[in-house]
Amino acid sequence: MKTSPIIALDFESAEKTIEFLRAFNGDVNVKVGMQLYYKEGPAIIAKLKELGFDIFLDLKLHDIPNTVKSAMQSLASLGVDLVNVHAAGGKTMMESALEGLDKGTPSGMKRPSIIGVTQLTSTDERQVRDEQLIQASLRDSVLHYAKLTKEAGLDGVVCSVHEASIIQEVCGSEFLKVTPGIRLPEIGAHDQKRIATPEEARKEGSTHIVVGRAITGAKDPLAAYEHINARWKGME
Ligand SMILES: O=c1ccn([C@@H]2O[C@H](COP(=O)(O)O)[C@@H](O)[C@H]2O)c(=O)[nH]1
Repeated sequence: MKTSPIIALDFESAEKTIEFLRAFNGDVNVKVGMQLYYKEGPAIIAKLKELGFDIFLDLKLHDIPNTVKSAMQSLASLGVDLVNVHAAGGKTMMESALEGLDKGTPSGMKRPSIIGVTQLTSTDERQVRDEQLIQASLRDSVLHYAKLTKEAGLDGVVCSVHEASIIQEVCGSEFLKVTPGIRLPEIGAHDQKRIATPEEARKEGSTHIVVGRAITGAKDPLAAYEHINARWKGME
């Protein structure tokens, strides 16, 4: 997947999505999440591929190993570039996910990269302690999940910008650090807790940033994308 920002296409329909993308060319990366995929299914992936976009299919699988393996085998045939699972599903589940992807990738096609979600960027220290009953700090929990994800053979993690540099130190610079929760000071945090700017993401070692509402909610989404891309690439 290219290093340009990944636009989260959190739209209610294929029509709205395609209309939104009219201003963009295939050079941008896009992310299809649950809202759009559950409504439109594989057809939206086929359409986005036809338009030339690199695609992160963000379904965050989390189930027993056998189910995740079979689901990944199905997803592998879609031809997306990146998929994910919840690292909390465990090492065996993640290994099974990888097996399913390998098995389902048609010959001659590249296997999609696969990453593990550590702690959602909408999660804060209190939730880790009081709701998940994890004794470690949020940062240590994220790092633990990152190490587990690497041990399972996955290609990287979803984490916040705040944990990217320690994960780079421990898991290496090749290990993907895909970071949502990107915000500009003038835009509110919404439901996100661990937020950061595009510049912070670059400095902390994110390999990719995921940006949704800062672009999709802008008056001029293309201008917002270009502004964020320039800040991410250090050109502004
Ligand atoms: O930890 C995570 C994992 C995934 N996401 C997804 O990224 C986008 C972020 O959208 P914004 O509008 O920029 O907040 C969204 O699709 C989430 O499902 C995440 O935010 N955090």
